Amino acid sequence: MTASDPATPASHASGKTSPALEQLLSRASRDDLVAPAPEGQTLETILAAALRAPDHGRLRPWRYVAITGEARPAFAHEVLAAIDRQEPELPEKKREMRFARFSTTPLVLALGMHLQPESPIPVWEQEMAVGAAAMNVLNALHLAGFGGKWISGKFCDDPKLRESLGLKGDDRLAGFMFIGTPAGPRPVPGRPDPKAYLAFWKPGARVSFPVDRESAQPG
Ligand SMILES: Cc1cc2nc3c(=O)[nH]c(=O)nc-3n(C[C@H](O)[C@H](O)[C@H](O)COP(=O)(O)O)c2cc1C
Repeated sequence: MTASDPATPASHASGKTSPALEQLLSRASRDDLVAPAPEGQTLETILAAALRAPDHGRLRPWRYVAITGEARPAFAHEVLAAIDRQEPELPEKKREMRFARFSTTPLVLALGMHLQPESPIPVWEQEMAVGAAAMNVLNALHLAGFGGKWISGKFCDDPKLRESLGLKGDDRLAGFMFIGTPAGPRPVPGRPDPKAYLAFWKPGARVSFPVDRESAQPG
């Protein structure tokens, strides 16, 4: 089986997964990012994966803005100005860290949301479509050997920052994706047991989740 072959129902039944699914299971956010970042056709392919996201009403709410190369320090200054307007209480260390990340990360991708409140599709569904697409970006980066981390903050609500990213009216900013190549190997972090978050509905029975049963125990 190649990475492009989907698993078949028969292989699901045997508990086997596809190589692509195995690779997805090792995804983790990375912010130790160095060059290269995806560009050109590679970046377009990653965004093509993003646009595979479910999108109720085909509203296509995603708007991506790439900040690369020499544009980064200038944009990092715009981020600092937005932070100063929206979260003046932010500790200086965090402020400096934001500036460093925005000015040096190989590729910063703004996750714009072109929202249509007048549409019969609820705004939350439009936002979910952008979120689903962002997850596809993270997965596609990982499958292509890159790394990424999705960040946000109160500064993302800053109207001037939004405007500088071409977002207007009801458009919002879902944050930024820091993108590049992981600086080196890292152990894959553990994840919760999926069974803890899964319940099976049965008629007349109260639905409860293993994770909540555990956390409800005293002590
Ligand atoms: C919408 C959104 C915004 C986030 N904003 C931040 C952020 O500002 N800073 C941060 O450290 N992590 C943020 N995170 C979490 C990281 O993207 C990441 O999920 C976290 O570091 C855990 O890594 P993992 O994806 O490997 O579980 C955000 C996640 C989401 C979905």
